[in-house]
Amino acid sequence: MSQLQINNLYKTYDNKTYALQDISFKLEKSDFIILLGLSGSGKSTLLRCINRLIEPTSGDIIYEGQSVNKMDKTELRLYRRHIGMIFQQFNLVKNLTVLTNVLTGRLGYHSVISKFTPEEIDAAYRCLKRVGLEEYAHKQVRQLSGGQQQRVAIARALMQEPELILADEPVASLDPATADSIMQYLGEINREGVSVICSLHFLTLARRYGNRVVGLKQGIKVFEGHPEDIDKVRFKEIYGEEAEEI
Ligand SMILES: Nc1ncnc2c1ncn2[C@@H]1O[C@H](COP(=O)(O)OP(=O)(O)OP(=O)(O)O)[C@@H](O)[C@H]1O
Repeated sequence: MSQLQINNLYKTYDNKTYALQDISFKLEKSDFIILLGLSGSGKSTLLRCINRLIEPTSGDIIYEGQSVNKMDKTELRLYRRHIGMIFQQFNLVKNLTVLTNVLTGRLGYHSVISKFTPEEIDAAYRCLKRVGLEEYAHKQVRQLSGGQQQRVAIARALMQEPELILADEPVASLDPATADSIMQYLGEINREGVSVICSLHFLTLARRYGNRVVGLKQGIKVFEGHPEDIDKVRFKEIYGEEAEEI
């Protein structure tokens, strides 16, 4: 059984924007799938449908054999516990400390608002250590650089003990060297057994980190395969005739 199966997924906004059209693919455990495509091709919509931040118009999302579309509130909460989300703009609470932000990754495990346990606080320090930020635990997030903030977001996702990380353009706001270091952290986490689906604009990073690529163009899947199979022709199918690889 695949970890995740997307079957004939459609998302139409306002009855007129066909953001996703008949998208199907499978994610096996420990896959690192890169979603590639131009701005507006549907990458964010697809990632958000997977954890139902956006309701798909039709189609099925099957996680470990269970239909995500049919989950009730409680089932959805349990499912989302194991799905870490990383965003382009980091989505941290900037006037709270790094440690508090990391601990919020644990909220899905609290049935009522209760204090974090000493074990959870220890775990948060360990997650920060993983991304080299343990010394920043008591700083406010706003004092950190973009790359450091994205590392906090990764630590927060790790706090969930995720089985799958959905990363939506995690490096789009970062310089190339910082972008590469963020992708290295995701690569390490993936090698430890966490599956990743990550949207990117650039093929270079897709080639370096992905084991599979799903290419989207105007909401349609135009490529699925190994990164090394993206030749000049395939590249133009994803990015358009005028595009050149940089
Ligand atoms: N809430 C919304 N309401 C209406 N249309 C939307 C909404 N969100 C996205 N769209 C449209 O759906 C299409 C796909 O957008 P989406 O954000 O999924 O693409 P993307 O590949 O993630 O782009 P980017 O790289 O710029 O984030 C676009 O045409 C976009 O304008």
